[in-house]
Amino acid sequence: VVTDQMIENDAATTGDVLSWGVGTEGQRYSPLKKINPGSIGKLVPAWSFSFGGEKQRGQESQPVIHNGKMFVTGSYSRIFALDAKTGRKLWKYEHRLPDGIMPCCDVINRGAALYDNLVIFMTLDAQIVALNQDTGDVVWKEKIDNYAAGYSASAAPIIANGLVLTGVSGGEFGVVGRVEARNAKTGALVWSRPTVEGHMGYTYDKDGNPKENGISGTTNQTWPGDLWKTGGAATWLGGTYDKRTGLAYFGTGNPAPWNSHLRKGDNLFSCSTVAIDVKTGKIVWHYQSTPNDGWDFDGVNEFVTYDAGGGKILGGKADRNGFFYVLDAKTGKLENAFPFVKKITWATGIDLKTGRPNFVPENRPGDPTAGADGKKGQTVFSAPSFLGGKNQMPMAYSPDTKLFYVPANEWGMEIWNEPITYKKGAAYLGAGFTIKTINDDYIGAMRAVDPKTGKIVWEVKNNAPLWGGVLTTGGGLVFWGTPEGYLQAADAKTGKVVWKFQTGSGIVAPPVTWEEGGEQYVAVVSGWGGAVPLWGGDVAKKVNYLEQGGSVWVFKLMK
Ligand SMILES: O=C(O)c1cc(C(=O)O)c2c(n1)C(=O)C(=O)c1cc(C(=O)O)[nH]c1-2
Ligand SMILES: [Ca+2]
Repeated sequence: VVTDQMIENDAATTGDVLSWGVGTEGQRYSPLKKINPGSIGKLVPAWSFSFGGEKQRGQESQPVIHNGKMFVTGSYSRIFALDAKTGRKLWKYEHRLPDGIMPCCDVINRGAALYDNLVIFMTLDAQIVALNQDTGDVVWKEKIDNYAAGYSASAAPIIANGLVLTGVSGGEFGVVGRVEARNAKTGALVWSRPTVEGHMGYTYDKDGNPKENGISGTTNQTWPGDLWKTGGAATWLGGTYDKRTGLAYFGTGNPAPWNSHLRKGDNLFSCSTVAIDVKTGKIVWHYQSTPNDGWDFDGVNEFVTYDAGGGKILGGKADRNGFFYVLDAKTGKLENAFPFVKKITWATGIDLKTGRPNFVPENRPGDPTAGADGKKGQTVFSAPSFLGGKNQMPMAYSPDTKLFYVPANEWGMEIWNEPITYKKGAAYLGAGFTIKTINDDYIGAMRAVDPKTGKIVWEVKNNAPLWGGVLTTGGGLVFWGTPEGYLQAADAKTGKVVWKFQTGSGIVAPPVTWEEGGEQYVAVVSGWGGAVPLWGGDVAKKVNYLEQGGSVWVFKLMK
């Protein structure tokens, strides 16, 4: 069985991968070194498993591995248990999704959490299901929220202190973002913490009776009128947890609607990192990267904590808005901020004293009520595009090189605002957009970023936008997948690509590594999809030769 202690040591133990993030801190670093720049020429497929059926949509799942079994989710809220050595299927569970679910950005799932003898994952109709690891039988199942009101769930849960922590999706439908903690063994709700200022948090007694647990923020001062009631700030990517601070870190998405002129003010806690004490369910600190977001710079990106020496624990976040932030993980104090993409139009930089961006007011999309016909505000060109300098694909941090490996994208958009009113279960944007390329030869760039200096130490350009996560190892390698279908590896110090393998469909998922029987394995899920083919417009056409798929590939060194 998987214990809290095992989860807390996940990053250091090499025989298993228990959490999304390869350790709840989210570093995606494994100390394993058998596979390294010298040996990687012998890295070959060990097995591959097809998810089958017609349900081949975006495959963003990070596998988890325990006790010789791999648990991997597929699109359409499916999960498979496989023999980690041979790929033999042990069981599968297909959640029955109702008609009328409203995921904004493809029929995806990012993975499962392990606890006790359970494997726990969320479904697109906003439910959470815990299955017996050996049999696939449902042990508990809970409804998170109402899919007909626009709630969904795409993230992998994480475990902290016996609690399973989850977020919600639905920022494009005016849901209210929140983080919830449940007893991981029973599914019973323990606390719920909304991420829109003005909403009450709750703790629950063992009979499930709610008790008020303080309002999020003081009042709803940073929202005009009633807009906070449908304010978005969805916690859709999931979180990280650092046992040394006792805090769970969740990024929050865009405020709703996108049209920022309707909600003058900072709109807390949208586009922020919130640090929540897992014992009390209270927000201990927050840092907002894009106050009064007007571009869908949904600041949901993962906050990855690391040891900075001298007892200091810092966290890094590559925000969708194009800036990389370094914060004190205990206090939220801003230590550094710098761009990790080359073109940023909406701000000239981040003021390290106030923590606020220096906005370029003329590059905010215009107010429709000020437009000639009162229907369409002034269109502006903006970089990054709303798909972000980085999106759902998690980065990695190496304690060896002390570098972050960030899957970045260089692109822009034309964006304009339109009038909109909230209607339950309907898209709530009040904006239109057209994605634009900036460079002829690339959109994606894997970048090694020094959090101290803000320097990009190396980069590997990629024609299509990068949409897959990253893994780095003690063997001095960085692994990532490309939409063109390659799983590839570069030397962590130099960025020299030393290996690649064509998986047969685009990769939009993060790789993992573990060892069993003295051999090191690497796995990645392949299957093109996610937001780019849906929302990328002409950019998506540029990569429309990519085929959909759904399989997991596992590699090891040839003997
Ligand atoms: O605000 C939200 O609730 C929300 C949810 C999700 C999601 O759950 O996948 C995405 C987004 N926003 C989003 O803005 C976005 O660009 C996006 C890309 C993807 C993806 O998996 O490719 N999901 C989402
Ligand atoms: Ca969003």
